[in-house]
Amino acid sequence: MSIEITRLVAGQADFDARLDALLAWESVSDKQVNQIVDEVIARVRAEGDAALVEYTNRFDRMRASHMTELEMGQSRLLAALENLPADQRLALETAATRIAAYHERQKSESWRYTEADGTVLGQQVTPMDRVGIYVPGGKAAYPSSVLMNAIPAKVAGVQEIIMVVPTPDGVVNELVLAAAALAGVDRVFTLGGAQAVAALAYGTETVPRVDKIVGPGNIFVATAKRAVFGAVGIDMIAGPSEILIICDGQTDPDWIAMDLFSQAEHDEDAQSILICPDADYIDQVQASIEKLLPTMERETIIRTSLKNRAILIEVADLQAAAALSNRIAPEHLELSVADPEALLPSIRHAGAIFMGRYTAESLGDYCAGPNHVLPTSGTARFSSPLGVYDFQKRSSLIMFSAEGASEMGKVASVLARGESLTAHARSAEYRILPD
Ligand SMILES: NC(=O)c1ccc[n+]([C@@H]2O[C@H](COP(=O)([O-])OP(=O)(O)OC[C@H]3O[C@@H](n4cnc5c(N)ncnc54)[C@H](O)[C@@H]3O)[C@@H](O)[C@H]2O)c1
Ligand SMILES: N[C@H](CO)Cc1c[nH]c[nH+]1
Ligand SMILES: [Zn+2]
Repeated sequence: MSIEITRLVAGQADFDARLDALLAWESVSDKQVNQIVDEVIARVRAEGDAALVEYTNRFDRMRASHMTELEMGQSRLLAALENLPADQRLALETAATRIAAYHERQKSESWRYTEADGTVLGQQVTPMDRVGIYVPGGKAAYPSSVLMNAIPAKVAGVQEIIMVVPTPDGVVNELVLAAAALAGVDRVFTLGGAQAVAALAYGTETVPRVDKIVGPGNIFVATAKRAVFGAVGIDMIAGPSEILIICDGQTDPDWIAMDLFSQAEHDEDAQSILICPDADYIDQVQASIEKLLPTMERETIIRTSLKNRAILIEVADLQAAAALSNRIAPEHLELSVADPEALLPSIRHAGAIFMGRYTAESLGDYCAGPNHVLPTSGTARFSSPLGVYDFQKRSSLIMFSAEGASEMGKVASVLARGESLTAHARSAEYRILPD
């Protein structure tokens, strides 16, 4: 069965309008989704565990009668780790070691300096006390996302990590539980969607309230995170996966087709884009897609994603490709070109940049080391990969010497009186030393 994928030529009359239409993640502003999410959050806030059990039974087709059935204890997690086949355990440990090594480098340290009069200024960096990690589980299981969320939190020194992961139809993924044990997650609840986000944000009789919720998810998760922001911190809105490949037309077209599939297979809403200056090469990739698609286990999801959201774009040259990529600000950007270093300075907005023909995006999803929780839907214009910095916060440090307080007291007094804030002024003036 052939597949129709949108093909555009940059600069053609309707190019901008068609591109914008395909980039829009329509359901983000879907009224119905917002209504469902608002109702779920309100009920979880008001009714706690009872609402959690009811929604989990409804949306994940479970048959729980009490929250105790929706928690996986430490012994269950450890058993999953101990019973893993050797190759899976080794792969999980290798990935965890590499992710930890990468994230160790992101750790910020407290700093301070001393002025001539002895006044000390600085910043104290502290980890969050308790965080919630959302691990998606609707259409696929994501042990890799357990590691990507939990390890940076551990590196930051977070005291308690609460994980939520849906188990639709009660199907539990052993690798997910094993990854939680390996990464040192403290509690695991088999909850998903907006109800899981609401429970973490407000707390229930059983689920502890957290300080920040991180992790990717579908439209219900993304909408719920947006809604609870303020009551709790969030990392970003990480929605359906995306890949944008800039290719010079010299990579094996089968490799490029499979790289496009690799993100399309996550979700019908996922987006795969190829930008290339060579029209004949785009034809070859289209032919590879037709050839390889029937061999894919998740053919139906890939087909829908490619049909609805993929774009093959012809541009004048690689510089035009980079400019277009910056406009899209993709989650993952592959530079499948002979000299990726030469193109890199032109790239301004992307969650992660995969350089060179050998660097398949999927290596980044599992074991390269950098985080795979990345900004999607153009938000790479203003946000960054999940990292240790998401779990650390900073407090300013100020310690005046008597001399410093006297000098700055004079400055503060003038400014405070300019604002007509007399208590501020007098408080500062008390510390001014007599001449
Ligand atoms: N950006 C990243 O770093 C990253 C990483 C991994 C996965 N992802 C993306 O995360 C997403 C995961 O989505 P998923 O669906 O597989 O899992 P998910 O866990 O995000 O969503 C499943 C939950 O959605 C809720 N839900 C589903 N249908 C509902 C309905 N009609 N009404 C109310 N609630 C409903 C259910 O509670 C269910 O538990 C995919 O889009 C994938 O591409 C992103
Ligand atoms: N590509 C996803 C982020 O968009 C992460 C992932 C996990 N497993 C496979 N892929
Ligand atoms: Zn992936």
